[in-house]
Amino acid sequence: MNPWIEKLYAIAGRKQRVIVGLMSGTSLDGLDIALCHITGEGLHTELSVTHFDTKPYTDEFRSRIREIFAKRTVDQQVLSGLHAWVGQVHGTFVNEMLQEWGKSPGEIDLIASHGQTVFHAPQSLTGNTDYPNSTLQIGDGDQLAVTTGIITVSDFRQKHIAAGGEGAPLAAYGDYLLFTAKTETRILLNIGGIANFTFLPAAASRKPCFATDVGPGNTLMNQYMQMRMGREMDEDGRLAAAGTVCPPLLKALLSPDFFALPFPKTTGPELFNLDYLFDAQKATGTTGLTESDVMATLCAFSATAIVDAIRQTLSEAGNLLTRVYVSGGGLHNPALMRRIKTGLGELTVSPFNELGLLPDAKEAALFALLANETLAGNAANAKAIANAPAVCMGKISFPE
Ligand SMILES: Nc1ncnc2c1ncn2[C@@H]1O[C@H](COP(=O)(O)OP(=O)(O)OP(=O)(O)O)[C@@H](O)[C@H]1O
Ligand SMILES: CC(=O)N[C@H]1[C@@H]2OC[C@@H](O2)[C@@H](O)[C@@H]1O[C@H](C)C(=O)O
Repeated sequence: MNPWIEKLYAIAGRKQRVIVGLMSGTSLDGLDIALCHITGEGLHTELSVTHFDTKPYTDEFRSRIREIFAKRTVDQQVLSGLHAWVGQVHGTFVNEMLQEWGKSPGEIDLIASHGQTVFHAPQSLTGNTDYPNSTLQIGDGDQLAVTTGIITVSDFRQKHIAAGGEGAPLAAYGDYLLFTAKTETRILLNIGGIANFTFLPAAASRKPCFATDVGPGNTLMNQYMQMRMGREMDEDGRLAAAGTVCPPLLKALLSPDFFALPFPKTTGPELFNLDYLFDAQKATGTTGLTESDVMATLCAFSATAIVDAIRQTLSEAGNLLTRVYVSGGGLHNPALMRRIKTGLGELTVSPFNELGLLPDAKEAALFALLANETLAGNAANAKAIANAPAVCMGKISFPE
């Protein structure tokens, strides 16, 4: 037998596994690396993140990805090169991080790698039913396995699509297994480039667990800051807080078809980009707004889309007493959080770390958990999640 298959078989048969989860989000700030100790599987999973850090990307890395990111037309030679190169960079980051943490590759059972999303194309975006839903994450798993010497599970979203989903949000799988509570209905809201949430009902709900994207989180604010101010983000929401919301522009931003689609749905910067903003400004005669007024309106746009989606879900579920737990970089933007808290009024809004996991580590840990399910779990562990295929996800790469 191939010794790596023998090794994989042994890892799958153990009660506890050590898995390094990797996530590279749309904000391109860096590679999130979470060293996870996972015991059991399914609803009996226990996950502990013993080490977490983000390896920051260089400006060169960011500009190489932006050459193809969310673009319909790209240079295929660049795309092909980036797929291999990002895998190598991520592998090198893992090696460096393990060394910093005083860990050897031999102590790690698996790497679970999300890769870098460069295009997300559900049919709701393309309007073209000749092709299925599709999504593309680069950073080849074979490169990671060869660079690190560690068995790597990668490219998780493809199985979700093959089984009828849109490839996202995958957070539902981890959220359901780790954070379901019998006595508390929970919304786990993640505000990354795109905002998404998982609805986790307590026993008495009319609506089952599900997860959905809701619209932009930080992506439009970031893109505008990069283009107009030469900055990666609006630090602490200062520019947005200094401006005034423009109601006609806000209304136009909230009007496109995406917001009328039923849950669950997914999206990305392929829709929510600067053209989207400029079209809305032209349509409302608001092209002359100051930068701070545009930022205030974009901030209100993200907050309103989030609040409306949560309120709609809770009204459909019978207005259960619910607590909202927030993760993702948007948590660090006070202007955005103020608007969300005001909009959610009576609901308690708490940082996600109150559930015992570092918010910034949540997504990297999710992929470790998904790899754990692929090796040791059962696809049926996910069957209670609505509109999400009950499948085990990811492709397995050996170092040799
Ligand atoms: N202090 C801060 N002030 C304002 N915004 C902040 C702050 N810290 C983080 N952010 C926002 O959070 C973003 C990073 O969030 P996060 O790392 O969750 O995104 P991501 O994982 O790349 O996105 P996604 O989940 O969509 O893939 C930053 O680009 C910025 O917009
Ligand atoms: C295609 C893709 O990469 N989608 C991401 C993105 O970032 C946030 C939101 O859009 C979410 O749907 C998803 O990531 C998380 C980890 C998910 O699948 O749950």
